[in-house]
Amino acid sequence: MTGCPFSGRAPEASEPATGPASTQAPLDPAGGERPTAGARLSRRGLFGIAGLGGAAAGLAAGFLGHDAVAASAAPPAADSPVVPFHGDHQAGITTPAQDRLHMAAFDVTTTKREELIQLLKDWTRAAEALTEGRPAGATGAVDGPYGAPPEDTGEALDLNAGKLTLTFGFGAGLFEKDGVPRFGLDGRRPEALIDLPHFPGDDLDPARSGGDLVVQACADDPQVAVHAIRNLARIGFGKVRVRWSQLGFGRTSSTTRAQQTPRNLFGFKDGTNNLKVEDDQLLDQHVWATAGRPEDAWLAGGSYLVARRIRMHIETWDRTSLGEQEGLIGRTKGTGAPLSGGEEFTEPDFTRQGKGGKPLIPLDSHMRMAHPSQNSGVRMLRRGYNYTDGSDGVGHLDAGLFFIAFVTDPRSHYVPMQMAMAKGDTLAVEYLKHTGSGLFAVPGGVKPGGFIGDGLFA
Ligand SMILES: C=CC1=C(C)c2cc3[nH]c(cc4nc(cc5[nH]c(cc1n2)c(C)c5CCC(=O)O)C(CCC(=O)O)=C4C)c(C)c3C=C
Ligand SMILES: [Fe+2]
Repeated sequence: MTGCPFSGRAPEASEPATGPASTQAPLDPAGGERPTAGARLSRRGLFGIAGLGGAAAGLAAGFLGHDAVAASAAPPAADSPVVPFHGDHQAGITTPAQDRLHMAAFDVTTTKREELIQLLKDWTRAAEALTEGRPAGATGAVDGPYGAPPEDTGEALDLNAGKLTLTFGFGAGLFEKDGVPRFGLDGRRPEALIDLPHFPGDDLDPARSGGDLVVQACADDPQVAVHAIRNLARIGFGKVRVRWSQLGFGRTSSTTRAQQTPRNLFGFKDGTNNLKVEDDQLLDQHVWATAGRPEDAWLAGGSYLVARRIRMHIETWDRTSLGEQEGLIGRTKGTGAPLSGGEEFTEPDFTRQGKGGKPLIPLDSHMRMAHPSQNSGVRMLRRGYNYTDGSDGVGHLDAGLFFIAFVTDPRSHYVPMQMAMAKGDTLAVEYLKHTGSGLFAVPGGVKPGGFIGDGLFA
């Protein structure tokens, strides 16, 4: 597509900053780097070039879509801030977990199938642009008609793509409400898309639970993730309404062995024994959904996303001794090694005993209860984030972990483990409270020219 105004990814992706010192990236207070002058070419500059190429304001959305397809054809360079949107699987599952999250669930308010399909097409075109660091819409934030609201909200104009991934999922409510099928999807609700049972200790807020559609936006810059959700919500005006949304600020998992294991708000390494992109056979077994019935073919390459907002009683935790903390988790706080000995990645030895014949890894420890050996061999790909949402009005931070896991089937890979933990994991029983919940079927990846979940509507 040489010569095509939108061809290739945003120019900043592989270009080092070459401008004068004043244009070099100052440090972002969040620890990342602010975009370079080159990066600034991205959303605004790229669009300007498109205008010069004869595709000025009023450029047909169809052309933009075509071009986005072409733009995605060339894989980005290794140091690129772009994570490809198209593929066999949606990005945002096994792609390296970024530092920031904005997840939003939507209720679909339109009752018309064509409007839902159009929304999914519009979201796809916008996702193709946003994940490449381009603005939403044909005319972006500042190049549209002066007398109309801009198509993009503009707060990401000077930022690069920030490794943005957008992952879309369908909740049970998309298929039926109160037993009545919706959008002509009779009989299409996958059997594994269950209504999650009530778990002991659950204190779920309906306003933080459920949703017909979900969008997980992950990026290395919070403004990029928030911008993406905001613009998708804006595109959906009149068809969908935000039901809940959640910000997350520090990943609590690694999804590749190249990443360092991060820490959760209990101060422990989290994600040590997570499934990772390198475990391809295990991913087939435990993460990718199997399209059991012919009508579930749209789930091939997809997964199920479990989201749980888990409040952590951090004030109580902070008054708990180090020894007790380690016993509750089953690992050391410093290195993350199992209490049976070794290093972070040493396999735990659950038979090893200490003083008085007591197991070194306590029977009620979180790690033991979550280990595949205690759960019929099941594993999951965790992709959660820390969160703090202000305070609770009685002197405590409302802080915790926004748990996200991708599993092949929640009936075998989530419910039994959660049930066992809710009953017997002392960490879960005494220090955690689940306040929000969602389960979504995640369609396979979008092919160039296709749209999110297109197989479901074929
Ligand atoms: C139902 C699934 C799980 C929930 C809910 C959950 C909540 C939760 N976990 C931690 C902290 C840690 N979890 C760790 C390991 C771990 N946790 C789960 C599942 C759930 N966690 C699994 C499957 C595993 C892996 C077990 C294994 O195979 O060894 C760890 C240890 C380090 C690691 O391997 O990641 C920590 C620490 C918190 C704080 C939390 C809720 C707030
Ligand atoms: Fe855990």
